Amino acid sequence: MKIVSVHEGTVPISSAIRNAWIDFSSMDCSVVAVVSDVVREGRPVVGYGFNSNGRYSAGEILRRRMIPRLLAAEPAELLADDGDFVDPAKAWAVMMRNEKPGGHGERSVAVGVLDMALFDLAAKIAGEPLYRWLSRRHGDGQPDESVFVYAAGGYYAPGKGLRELQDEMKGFLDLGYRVVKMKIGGASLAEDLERIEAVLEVLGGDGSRLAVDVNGRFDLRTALEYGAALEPYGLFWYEEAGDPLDYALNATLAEHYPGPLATGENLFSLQDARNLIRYGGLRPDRDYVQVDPALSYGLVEYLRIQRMLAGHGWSSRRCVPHGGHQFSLHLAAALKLGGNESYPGEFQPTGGFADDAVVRDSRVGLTEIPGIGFEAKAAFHRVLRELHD
Ligand SMILES: O=C([O-])CC(=O)C(=O)O
Ligand SMILES: [Mg+2]
Repeated sequence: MKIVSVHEGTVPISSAIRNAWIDFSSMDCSVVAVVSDVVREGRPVVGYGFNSNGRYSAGEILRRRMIPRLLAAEPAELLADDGDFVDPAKAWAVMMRNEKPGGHGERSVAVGVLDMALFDLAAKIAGEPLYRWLSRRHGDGQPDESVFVYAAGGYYAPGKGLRELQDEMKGFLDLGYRVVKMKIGGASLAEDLERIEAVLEVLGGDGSRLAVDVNGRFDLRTALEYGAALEPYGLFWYEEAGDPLDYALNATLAEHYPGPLATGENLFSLQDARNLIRYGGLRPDRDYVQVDPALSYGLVEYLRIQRMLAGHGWSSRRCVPHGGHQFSLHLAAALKLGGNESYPGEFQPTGGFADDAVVRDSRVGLTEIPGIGFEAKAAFHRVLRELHD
C-alpha cells in the first residue's frame, strides 16, 4: 500500500473558560487525513488524527516539514515488515529526518497528529479497533474491556459562581463519573478553598473523588502553601503544581505533600519524561504520569516512554493521559494504563468519545469499529471528512 495524499487543516476549539495559566479564547487544533490507496467498499481507507487540546495547531510544521517528508519517502521505506500497512514507527523516523534532538517545542504536536492518523489507518486496514490491534502487537493480547475515566472541568469562567460550579459537578455525577477534577490556582487560596468545599459538598465530602489542577502556575512557596491546605482533604490528586520542567520544585513538593501528585501533560518527549522520573521525586506507589501521546510525538514515542517507566519500576497503571480523547482511550485499554481523562463539557468537536459511549461507575467501553472510531463521533467525523472529500 502507499499514502496517496495527506490533508491538513485547523479547527477552532475555543471557549470562554480559563485555567490558572491561559484562557481558551483562541484555542485551536490541527487535524489531518492520510488517504491510502487501499479501497474498501468502493472508498479509500483514510486515517485521521488531531492534536488533543491545550497547545495550538501546528500547521506550519506539518505543511513545511512533516507532510513533505512523508510524501517524499519511497513507499517501501514506510511499509511494515510483516504487513501491508504503513508502519508508524518507520514513518516516525522519516518525519524526524534532519531534526536535531532536544528543544522539543511543538514539533512533537505535528508528529503526534500524523502518528495518530497512521495508527488509525493501520488498524482500519487490519479491520480491527485500535485497542485490539495494539494489544496484540504491543500488549498482552488481553486488552481491558473498559477504562477508568474521570470528568475534568471546574474551570474559571465569566459569571461562574459556586452554585454553577456545583451544578457542573452534579452533571458529571449524573453522567456516570465518580471522580471529578477542577481548576485551582487562578484565584486566592481562600477563594479556591471555598470552591473546593463547594465541590466536596456535591461529592458527599469524599476528597478521594476530587482532583485539583494548577496548570503549572505556582512557585515552590505557593505550591507548598496550597499543599498544606489541601492535605487534610485526602484528594484524588494535586496536579501540575509548578512549572512542568521544574523537577526540583516537584521533588520538594513530593517530600512535603503526602497525597498523590500528577504531572506530565506538558512534557513532550521521552527525554523530558525520563527527567521527570529521574529528578522529579515522583513516587511510583501513588503518583500519576499524564503525558498526552497526541501532544508528545504520538504513540511511537509513548511506547518508548512506557518502556522507560517499566525500566524504572513504574507500573503502566500509574499513567492517566491528559486530553480526554478517543486515541488515548484505546491506548489505555491496550497498554493497561490507569485510565484516561474525559471532558464531558469542553473542547468540541474534537474531544470526547463516541456519541453513544456510556460512562458507568467512572468506566467507559471502547468502539468496536475499525481504527480509533472517529466515525462514531458524528460532528467531528464531518469535520474530518471535509478535509479530503
Ligand atoms: O486546562 C487545560 O489546559 C487542560 C488541563 O490542564 C487538563 O486537562 O489537565
Ligand atoms: Mg492539567
